[in-house]
Amino acid sequence: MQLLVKPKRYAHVQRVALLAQQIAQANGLSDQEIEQAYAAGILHDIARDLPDSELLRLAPPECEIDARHPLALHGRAARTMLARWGYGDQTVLDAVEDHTTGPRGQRPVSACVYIADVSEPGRGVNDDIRELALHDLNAALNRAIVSKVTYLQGRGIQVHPRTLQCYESLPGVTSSAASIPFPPLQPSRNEAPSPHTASSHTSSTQPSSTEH
Ligand SMILES: Nc1ncnc2c1ncn2[C@@H]1O[C@H](COP(=O)(O)OP(=O)(O)OP(=O)(O)OP(=O)(O)OC[C@H]2O[C@@H](n3cnc4c(N)ncnc43)[C@H](O)[C@@H]2O)[C@@H](O)[C@H]1O
Repeated sequence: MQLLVKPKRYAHVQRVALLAQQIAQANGLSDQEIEQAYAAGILHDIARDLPDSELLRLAPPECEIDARHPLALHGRAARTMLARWGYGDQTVLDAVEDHTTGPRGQRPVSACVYIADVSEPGRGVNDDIRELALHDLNAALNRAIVSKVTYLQGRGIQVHPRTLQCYESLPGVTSSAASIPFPPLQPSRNEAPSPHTASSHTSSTQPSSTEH
Protein backbone atom coordinates (compact mmCIF):
# COMPACT_ATOMS: atom_id res chain seq x y z
CA MET A 1 0.00 0.00 0.00
CA GLN A 2 2.77 2.41 0.96
CA LEU A 3 4.30 1.88 -2.49
CA LEU A 4 1.06 2.79 -4.26
CA VAL A 5 0.41 6.22 -2.75
CA LYS A 6 2.40 9.29 -1.81
CA PRO A 7 3.71 9.43 1.81
CA LYS A 8 1.31 12.22 2.79
CA ARG A 9 -1.61 10.22 1.47
CA TYR A 10 -0.45 7.12 3.31
CA ALA A 11 -0.68 9.05 6.58
CA HIS A 12 -4.28 9.97 5.60
CA VAL A 13 -4.98 6.33 4.76
CA GLN A 14 -3.78 5.19 8.18
CA ARG A 15 -5.94 7.79 9.92
CA VAL A 16 -8.99 6.78 7.88
CA ALA A 17 -8.48 3.09 8.68
CA LEU A 18 -8.14 3.71 12.41
CA LEU A 19 -11.09 6.08 12.52
CA ALA A 20 -13.31 3.76 10.45
CA GLN A 21 -12.45 0.95 12.85
CA GLN A 22 -13.20 3.17 15.84
CA ILE A 23 -16.56 4.26 14.39
CA ALA A 24 -17.50 0.65 13.67
CA GLN A 25 -16.59 -0.37 17.21
CA ALA A 26 -18.44 2.53 18.79
CA ASN A 27 -21.62 1.68 16.87
CA GLY A 28 -21.67 -1.96 17.86
CA LEU A 29 -20.78 -3.47 14.50
CA SER A 30 -19.62 -7.10 14.57
CA ASP A 31 -15.95 -8.04 14.97
CA GLN A 32 -15.90 -9.00 11.31
CA GLU A 33 -17.33 -5.64 10.24
CA ILE A 34 -14.83 -3.81 12.45
CA GLU A 35 -12.01 -5.64 10.66
CA GLN A 36 -13.63 -4.91 7.30
CA ALA A 37 -13.87 -1.20 8.12
CA TYR A 38 -10.17 -1.13 8.95
CA ALA A 39 -9.23 -3.09 5.80
CA ALA A 40 -11.34 -0.87 3.55
CA GLY A 41 -9.79 2.20 5.17
CA ILE A 42 -6.31 0.92 4.38
CA LEU A 43 -7.25 0.06 0.80
CA HIS A 44 -9.60 2.91 -0.13
CA ASP A 45 -7.10 5.19 -1.87
CA ILE A 46 -4.95 2.67 -3.75
CA ALA A 47 -6.03 4.18 -7.07
CA ARG A 48 -6.03 7.82 -5.95
CA ASP A 49 -2.60 8.67 -7.38
CA LEU A 50 -3.03 6.93 -10.73
CA PRO A 51 -3.18 9.04 -13.90
CA ASP A 52 -6.58 9.77 -15.41
CA SER A 53 -5.95 7.41 -18.32
CA GLU A 54 -5.34 4.50 -15.95
CA LEU A 55 -8.39 5.34 -13.84
CA LEU A 56 -10.56 5.34 -16.94
CA ARG A 57 -9.08 2.04 -18.10
CA LEU A 58 -9.82 0.42 -14.74
CA ALA A 59 -13.31 1.90 -14.37
CA PRO A 60 -15.10 2.92 -17.57
CA PRO A 61 -17.11 6.10 -16.89
CA GLU A 62 -20.72 5.59 -15.92
CA CYS A 63 -21.66 9.27 -16.19
CA GLU A 64 -20.39 12.56 -17.59
CA ILE A 65 -18.67 13.49 -14.31
CA ASP A 66 -16.63 10.28 -14.37
CA ALA A 67 -15.59 10.96 -17.94
CA ARG A 68 -14.61 14.56 -17.34
CA HIS A 69 -13.15 14.21 -13.85
CA PRO A 70 -11.83 10.65 -13.47
CA LEU A 71 -10.68 11.34 -9.89
CA ALA A 72 -14.32 11.00 -8.95
CA LEU A 73 -14.19 7.30 -9.92
CA HIS A 74 -10.99 6.34 -8.08
CA GLY A 75 -13.03 4.24 -5.61
CA ARG A 76 -14.47 2.14 -8.40
CA ALA A 77 -11.02 1.85 -10.00
CA ALA A 78 -9.59 0.68 -6.66
CA ARG A 79 -12.25 -2.02 -6.49
CA THR A 80 -11.28 -3.27 -9.94
CA MET A 81 -7.59 -3.38 -8.96
CA LEU A 82 -8.33 -5.36 -5.80
CA ALA A 83 -10.66 -7.77 -7.59
CA ARG A 84 -8.01 -8.40 -10.24
CA TRP A 85 -5.52 -9.19 -7.50
CA GLY A 86 -7.97 -11.80 -6.21
CA TYR A 87 -9.31 -9.87 -3.22
CA GLY A 88 -12.78 -11.24 -2.64
CA ASP A 89 -14.38 -9.63 0.43
CA GLN A 90 -17.41 -7.95 -1.14
CA THR A 91 -18.14 -5.81 1.92
CA VAL A 92 -14.64 -4.35 1.81
CA LEU A 93 -14.84 -3.94 -1.97
CA ASP A 94 -18.18 -2.13 -1.62
CA ALA A 95 -16.74 0.21 1.00
CA VAL A 96 -13.70 0.94 -1.17
CA GLU A 97 -15.97 1.66 -4.14
CA ASP A 98 -18.34 3.81 -2.08
CA HIS A 99 -15.79 5.92 -0.24
CA THR A 100 -15.93 8.98 -2.51
CA THR A 101 -19.54 9.03 -3.67
CA GLY A 102 -21.33 7.53 -0.65
CA PRO A 103 -22.80 4.18 0.41
CA ARG A 104 -25.19 2.60 -2.08
CA GLY A 105 -27.94 1.49 0.29
CA GLN A 106 -27.71 0.31 3.89
CA ARG A 107 -24.02 -0.56 4.19
CA PRO A 108 -22.66 0.12 7.67
CA VAL A 109 -19.05 -0.68 6.77
CA SER A 110 -19.25 1.65 3.77
CA ALA A 111 -20.76 4.31 6.03
CA CYS A 112 -17.89 4.01 8.53
CA VAL A 113 -15.26 4.43 5.81
CA TYR A 114 -17.12 7.24 4.03
CA ILE A 115 -17.45 9.21 7.25
CA ALA A 116 -13.86 8.51 8.27
CA ASP A 117 -12.60 9.74 4.91
CA VAL A 118 -14.37 13.11 5.12
CA SER A 119 -13.75 13.70 8.82
CA GLU A 120 -10.39 12.20 9.80
CA PRO A 121 -8.49 14.69 11.94
CA GLY A 122 -5.90 15.48 9.24
CA ARG A 123 -8.63 17.07 7.06
CA GLY A 124 -9.11 19.86 9.57
CA VAL A 125 -12.85 19.93 8.81
CA ASN A 126 -15.98 18.03 9.77
CA ASP A 127 -14.93 17.47 13.40
CA ASP A 128 -18.62 17.55 14.38
CA ILE A 129 -19.33 14.67 11.99
CA ARG A 130 -16.48 12.64 13.45
CA GLU A 131 -17.76 13.16 16.96
CA LEU A 132 -21.34 12.38 16.00
CA ALA A 133 -20.22 9.19 14.25
CA LEU A 134 -18.89 7.85 17.52
CA HIS A 135 -22.40 7.51 18.88
CA ASP A 136 -24.86 7.79 15.95
CA LEU A 137 -23.67 6.32 12.66
CA ASN A 138 -26.81 7.09 10.65
CA ALA A 139 -27.05 10.70 11.78
CA ALA A 140 -23.37 11.19 11.04
CA LEU A 141 -23.77 9.67 7.58
CA ASN A 142 -26.65 11.99 6.80
CA ARG A 143 -24.62 14.97 7.94
CA ALA A 144 -21.59 13.80 5.95
CA ILE A 145 -23.67 13.56 2.77
CA VAL A 146 -25.10 17.05 3.28
CA SER A 147 -21.61 18.37 4.03
CA LYS A 148 -20.20 16.79 0.87
CA VAL A 149 -22.94 18.19 -1.37
CA THR A 150 -22.68 21.63 0.20
CA TYR A 151 -18.88 21.58 -0.10
CA LEU A 152 -18.88 20.52 -3.74
CA GLN A 153 -21.60 22.97 -4.73
CA GLY A 154 -19.78 25.75 -2.90
CA ARG A 155 -16.75 25.03 -5.07
CA GLY A 156 -18.84 24.92 -8.23
CA ILE A 157 -18.23 21.19 -8.63
CA GLN A 158 -20.91 19.02 -10.18
CA VAL A 159 -22.09 16.47 -7.63
CA HIS A 160 -21.82 12.83 -8.68
CA PRO A 161 -25.21 11.15 -9.40
CA ARG A 162 -24.43 8.46 -6.83
CA THR A 163 -23.98 11.14 -4.17
CA LEU A 164 -27.15 12.88 -5.29
CA GLN A 165 -28.98 9.61 -4.87
CA CYS A 166 -27.72 9.40 -1.26
CA TYR A 167 -28.61 13.04 -0.73
CA GLU A 168 -32.10 12.79 -2.16
CA SER A 169 -32.87 9.82 0.07
CA LEU A 170 -32.21 11.85 3.23
CA PRO A 171 -35.15 12.74 5.43
CA GLY A 172 -36.28 16.32 4.97
CA VAL A 173 -34.62 16.92 1.62
CA THR A 174 -37.13 18.69 -0.57
CA SER A 175 -35.15 20.17 -3.44
CA SER A 176 -33.01 18.27 -5.91
CA ALA A 177 -29.45 19.34 -6.59
CA ALA A 178 -29.62 17.32 -9.79
CA SER A 179 -30.81 20.29 -11.79
CA ILE A 180 -27.43 22.02 -11.68
CA PRO A 181 -26.22 22.39 -15.27
CA PHE A 182 -22.80 21.12 -16.30
CA PRO A 183 -20.18 23.79 -16.87
CA PRO A 184 -18.76 23.89 -20.41
CA LEU A 185 -16.68 20.88 -21.39
CA GLN A 186 -12.95 21.39 -20.81
CA PRO A 187 -9.80 19.21 -20.94
CA SER A 188 -9.07 16.81 -18.09
CA ARG A 189 -6.70 17.35 -15.15
CA ASN A 190 -3.61 16.03 -16.91
CA GLU A 191 -4.03 18.30 -19.88
CA ALA A 192 -5.05 21.57 -18.27
CA PRO A 193 -6.73 22.84 -15.09
CA SER A 194 -9.69 20.60 -14.37
CA PRO A 195 -13.19 21.84 -15.16
CA HIS A 196 -14.08 20.20 -11.87
CA THR A 197 -12.32 22.98 -10.03
CA ALA A 198 -13.55 25.77 -12.28
CA SER A 199 -14.41 28.65 -9.99
CA SER A 200 -16.61 30.38 -12.52
CA HIS A 201 -19.43 27.88 -12.16
CA THR A 202 -21.84 28.62 -9.39
CA SER A 203 -24.98 26.80 -8.48
CA SER A 204 -28.31 28.43 -7.97
CA THR A 205 -29.57 25.31 -6.28
CA GLN A 206 -28.30 24.75 -2.77
CA PRO A 207 -29.07 21.66 -0.75
CA SER A 208 -32.05 22.19 1.45
CA SER A 209 -31.32 22.20 5.14
CA THR A 210 -32.11 19.02 7.00
CA GLU A 211 -32.34 18.06 10.64
CA HIS A 212 -29.53 15.64 11.44
N1 LIG B 1 -19.53 13.14 -4.60
C1 LIG B 1 -18.68 13.67 -5.46
N2 LIG B 1 -19.11 14.11 -6.67
C2 LIG B 1 -18.25 14.65 -7.55
N3 LIG B 1 -16.93 14.84 -7.30
C3 LIG B 1 -16.48 14.43 -6.11
C4 LIG B 1 -17.32 13.84 -5.14
N4 LIG B 1 -16.59 13.55 -4.03
C5 LIG B 1 -15.34 13.95 -4.30
N5 LIG B 1 -15.26 14.47 -5.53
C6 LIG B 1 -14.06 14.96 -6.17
O1 LIG B 1 -13.26 13.83 -6.46
C7 LIG B 1 -11.91 14.06 -6.10
C8 LIG B 1 -11.47 13.06 -5.08
O2 LIG B 1 -12.29 13.18 -3.94
P1 LIG B 1 -11.89 12.71 -2.51
O3 LIG B 1 -11.41 11.30 -2.59
O4 LIG B 1 -13.02 12.99 -1.61
O5 LIG B 1 -10.73 13.68 -2.23
P2 LIG B 1 -9.30 13.47 -1.62
O6 LIG B 1 -8.46 12.70 -2.57
O7 LIG B 1 -9.39 12.89 -0.27
O8 LIG B 1 -8.81 14.95 -1.50
P3 LIG B 1 -8.86 16.10 -2.60
O9 LIG B 1 -7.77 17.03 -2.28
O10 LIG B 1 -8.90 15.55 -3.98
O11 LIG B 1 -10.27 16.75 -2.31
P4 LIG B 1 -10.63 17.86 -1.23
O12 LIG B 1 -9.51 18.10 -0.30
O13 LIG B 1 -11.19 19.00 -1.95
O14 LIG B 1 -11.79 17.23 -0.38
C9 LIG B 1 -11.87 15.89 0.01
C10 LIG B 1 -13.17 15.71 0.74
O15 LIG B 1 -13.05 16.25 2.08
C11 LIG B 1 -14.21 16.94 2.44
N6 LIG B 1 -13.91 18.37 2.65
C12 LIG B 1 -12.76 19.01 2.34
N7 LIG B 1 -12.83 20.31 2.68
C13 LIG B 1 -14.05 20.51 3.22
C14 LIG B 1 -14.71 21.64 3.77
N8 LIG B 1 -14.15 22.85 3.80
N9 LIG B 1 -15.96 21.47 4.25
C15 LIG B 1 -16.55 20.26 4.22
N10 LIG B 1 -15.98 19.15 3.70
C16 LIG B 1 -14.74 19.27 3.20
C17 LIG B 1 -15.20 16.75 1.32
O16 LIG B 1 -15.99 15.63 1.59
C18 LIG B 1 -14.34 16.48 0.12
O17 LIG B 1 -14.95 15.73 -0.91
C19 LIG B 1 -11.84 15.48 -5.59
O18 LIG B 1 -11.41 16.28 -6.66
C20 LIG B 1 -13.25 15.83 -5.22
O19 LIG B 1 -13.54 17.19 -5.42
